[in-house]
Order: sequence, then C-alpha cells, then structure tokens
Amino acid sequence: MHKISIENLYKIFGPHPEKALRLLEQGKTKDEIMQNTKHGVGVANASFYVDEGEIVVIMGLSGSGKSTLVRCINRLIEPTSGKVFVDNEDVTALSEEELRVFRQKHFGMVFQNFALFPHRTVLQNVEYGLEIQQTEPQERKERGMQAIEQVGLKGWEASYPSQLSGGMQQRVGLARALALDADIMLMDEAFSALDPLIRRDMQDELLMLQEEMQKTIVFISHDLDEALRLGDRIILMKDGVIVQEGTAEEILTSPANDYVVRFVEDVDMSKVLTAESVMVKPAEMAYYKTDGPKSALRKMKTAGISSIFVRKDRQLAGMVTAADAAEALKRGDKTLEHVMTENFDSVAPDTPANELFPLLADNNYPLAVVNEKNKLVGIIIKGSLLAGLAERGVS
Ligand SMILES: Nc1ncnc2c1ncn2[C@@H]1O[C@H](COP(=O)(O)OP(=O)(O)OP(=O)(O)O)[C@@H](O)[C@H]1O
Repeated sequence: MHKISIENLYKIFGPHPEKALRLLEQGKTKDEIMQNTKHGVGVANASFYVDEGEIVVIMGLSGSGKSTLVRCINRLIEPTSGKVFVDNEDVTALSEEELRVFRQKHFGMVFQNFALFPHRTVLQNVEYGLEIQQTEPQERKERGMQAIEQVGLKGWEASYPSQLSGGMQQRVGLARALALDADIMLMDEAFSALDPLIRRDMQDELLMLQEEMQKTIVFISHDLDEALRLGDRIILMKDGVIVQEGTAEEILTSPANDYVVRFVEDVDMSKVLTAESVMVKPAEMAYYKTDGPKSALRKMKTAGISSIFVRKDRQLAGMVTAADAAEALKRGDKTLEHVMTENFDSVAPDTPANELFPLLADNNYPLAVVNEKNKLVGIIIKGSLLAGLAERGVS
C-alpha cells in the first residue's frame, strides 16, 4: 500500500471548469485553453504515489503546477476532479470536519517564506500548531522544545524571529511542522529563500533528520541540484502535466523527452551516478574452501582476467593476482591463505562515481563493490567506469 496515491488529478481555476476539461481531453494546451475559456490549468491528469518514508521532489519551472498539485493533496486547494488517497483513505471524499481532523493527524507544512509570527517567540511559534489542536500547555511545551532541539535551535526558544538569521528562521518553520508529529510533510520551496551554503546545510539536516524520523515527504523545488540531493524519486512537471517520474538516475540517463533533456543537460553526471550504476558483474570468483592456487589460476585464464576476488563464508575475504597464485603453485601451496591479500579497495554501492576515479588511478586492480554485509555485488574497472559514464552522456 502506498502512503499517498494520486489518481488522475485535475485542477482547473475558474468558475466553469467543464469546458476546459473537455478541451484538455482533446489535447489542447494550457495556453489555448486560457485563450479559449479564460480558465487556468493548474494540474492536468496527474497520477503518482509516494511510499512511506520516501522523499519525493516535485520539480518544474515557475507556473508548472507544483504548488497546486501539492496543495490538492491536503485539499488546501480543492481538486476539480480525480482522487487523493492517504493510507488508502479517500481524502477527496472527506467532509469539512473530517478533513480538519485528518489534516491535523497527517499533514505538516513548511513554506518558503517561513510564515512565522513576528510577535511570538521561537517556542510560541513552534507550539502554534499544537495550540490550534488544543494540546495541553505542558505537553505543548515539551513537544515544542523537543522539536526545537531536533532542528538544533536549543537555547533560542525565547528569541523572536527578527533576532534570527534566515536559516534559523527556516529551522523554526521546520520545528513547527515536526512538533505536530504528522506523518506526512509537505514542503513548498522550503529552502529556496536561503543562501546557497545555508541551503545546503538545511538539505543535509533534513536528510539526517529523515534517517531517524522516516516521514513521508513531498518536497517542491524548482532547483535540480536540490531535487537530486533530496529526492528518492523526482516528479518533473510542465504546464500542469507530469512529464517524467523516476529516480534521479532514471531521469538523467533516460530523459522522457526534449524538455527533460534541456532541464538536466547541465548536470555533472559523475556526481550523480553511483558505483552501483557503473559496476559490472565479476567475470569469475574464487572460493576459499574449494579453490587452491591452481583452480584460481585456471579461472583467471578462462575468464581472461589477471586477478580474482576470493569469497569465504559468503563474504568477500580477499583478492589474488595471477602472479601471486603462480608463485604459490610453484611453492606447492594448497590453499590461497598466504597469497590472498586483504589490501584492496572496496566501496559501497551508493558511492558517487566521481569518488571512484582517484581510487582507480593509483590501483591496477578492480574496485570491489560490497553491500553492508560485505558481500561482493559488483566490480569496477577503469574501462567499465569510463564506459558507464560515456554511455550516459558524460564526456
Ligand atoms: N488561485 C489561482 N487562480 C488562477 N490561476 C491559478 C491560481 N493558482 C495558480 N494558478 C495558475 O496555475 C498554474 C500553476 O501554478 P502553481 O503555483 O501551482 O505553479 P508552481 O509550479 O508552483 O509555480 P511557482 O514555482 O511559481 O510557485 C499557473 O499557471 C498559475 O498561474
């Protein structure tokens, strides 16, 4: 079950959306519909899902419909047609009163302009949502202080917004949403007003918080770098329509159309692609229990490779080169024990490709890509790294 499911959602702005809907179905563009009916197309036939604990970034240029789409999820904007499900519950079918309760339980929002009350202290701002929910003052304070601590603002609770920097004010905005303990966070250009360095700090902070909180986050951004950093998946919009949905890598390596190509053309792919996406399957593997130097050598010869990784107890234990195995054979060694080296580089699957170059540069052996259980999932050789990058359009 998805945490959030959106099905065929439309938002037409104007009093009589029927004609605009019909024209949309006939394939008319947003501009044509505006000329023809004076109705604005906010979102047209959007369907997507967000899983629990995921960060999905909605990206697109100004006016592409990001805010409208996200506000339709909690019905701050009423969809013209289509369905929104949260935990399988049809949000579009809720009465006003049910919606009010549902919003309190499920949705926290963080805005670009912080939306803080200037005459309230940090703590009072953070407590605001809880006050509306009529939470007891003592509990309000405890949850408020906990959220303030989570965002690193302990000691500032009695200050006023004007005494804080922009980055700190946004932390207050974030704390206010966290204090509500809603399971879904809707973040509308939350970091866009911040200086680039502070913005990056906030992105890191959010990712760190997310490690422990595992909220479901829908994050609007018009900034591709931010989307690539934060998004488990990215949804790209144009003129109210979702033009592509996928992981950063999918969008970068298989853009759905020219619009997406133009959107992503300036991205440094080597920072985005990971070890996993450029690794190859090992041609052969030696097994500590069953392979001595002789069979290891034979495997290397058959596969046309000059070194081989050795597995012991289902884990990656070492590597042997052909020269060392030949020596061992001459000496009469029966096992790989004395020739196997543990001195090779291994990386995690999510290591960015640009961090692999230096490791390969002073190393003639392949890099091992291992998972958290130290199991070999792939290898990277210079050729495969360069080929992998070239294939994906990195020169
Ligand atoms: N209340 C409204 N009445 C009429 N048209 C609207 C309204 N709100 C949004 N629109 C139109 O809907 C379209 C989508 O707007 P929306 O604000 O969702 O885009 P956005 O991608 O979030 O843009 P931005 O990044 O500038 O916030 C735009 O053409 C906009 O003019």
